[in-house]
Amino acid sequence: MSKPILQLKNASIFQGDSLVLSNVNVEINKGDFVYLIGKTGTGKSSFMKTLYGDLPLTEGEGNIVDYDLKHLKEKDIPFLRRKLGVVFQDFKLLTDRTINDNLLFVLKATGWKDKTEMDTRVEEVLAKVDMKTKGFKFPHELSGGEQQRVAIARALLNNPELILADEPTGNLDPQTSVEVMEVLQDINKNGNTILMATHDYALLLKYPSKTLKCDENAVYEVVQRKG
Ligand SMILES: Nc1ncnc2c1ncn2[C@@H]1O[C@H](COP(=O)(O)OP(=O)(O)OP(=O)(O)O)[C@@H](O)[C@H]1O
Repeated sequence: MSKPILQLKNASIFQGDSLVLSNVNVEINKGDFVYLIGKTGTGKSSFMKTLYGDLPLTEGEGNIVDYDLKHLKEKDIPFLRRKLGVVFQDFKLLTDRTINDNLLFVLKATGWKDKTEMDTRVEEVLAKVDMKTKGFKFPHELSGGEQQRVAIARALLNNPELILADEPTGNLDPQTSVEVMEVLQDINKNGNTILMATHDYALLLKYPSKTLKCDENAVYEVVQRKG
């Protein structure tokens, strides 16, 4: 049995001095697709932030893509983030440049040098999200769903071991949410591990998978009832 990609043991998650989640025990293995659900304010984003090093883990143990979260140093964070692909609700594309340039910017920032290799990689990830023909466009020329697909492509650039998606469909209408979800499902079927925070129950019902719930300062696995 290989080592989990993510393991938290008796972890507590804080925002400043206030305890958001306590005694968190979670394990995610390679190839999993896991939902993180819970009402607004229950700690989903705080949980995600702890995983990508935006909030420190001060209590309990945490290991993610071979990084020890408890002993994570400031200088480790860019390297941790290269092994993670993070997708946000509001896409976070750079508005002053084209899609291709958005992706090339990330490749350069993460140490890629060879122009041909970079162009090939950009084409590959755009193809994965069915956006290969739109690379010359600016973000504002794309629909919300298309922008989110580009954000997923960007997350895939460095072959991440785990994709963290925080409310990726939060700004999208139901039909577009399904389209973005189909992309995430495809990527998962091709071997990528995904943790997705959402409060879109329609998606959960349509694409059932392992589900963790944040409630009353705790995280626990819920068993989905069959309709
Ligand atoms: N930057 C911050 N500073 C202090 N407290 C914060 C901060 N961000 C969130 N909190 C608090 O931490 C708790 C958990 O918030 P969090 O954003 O993690 O919840 P969430 O489940 O992601 O909510 P939503 O679905 O609305 O995004 C809330 O009580 C919130 O008020």
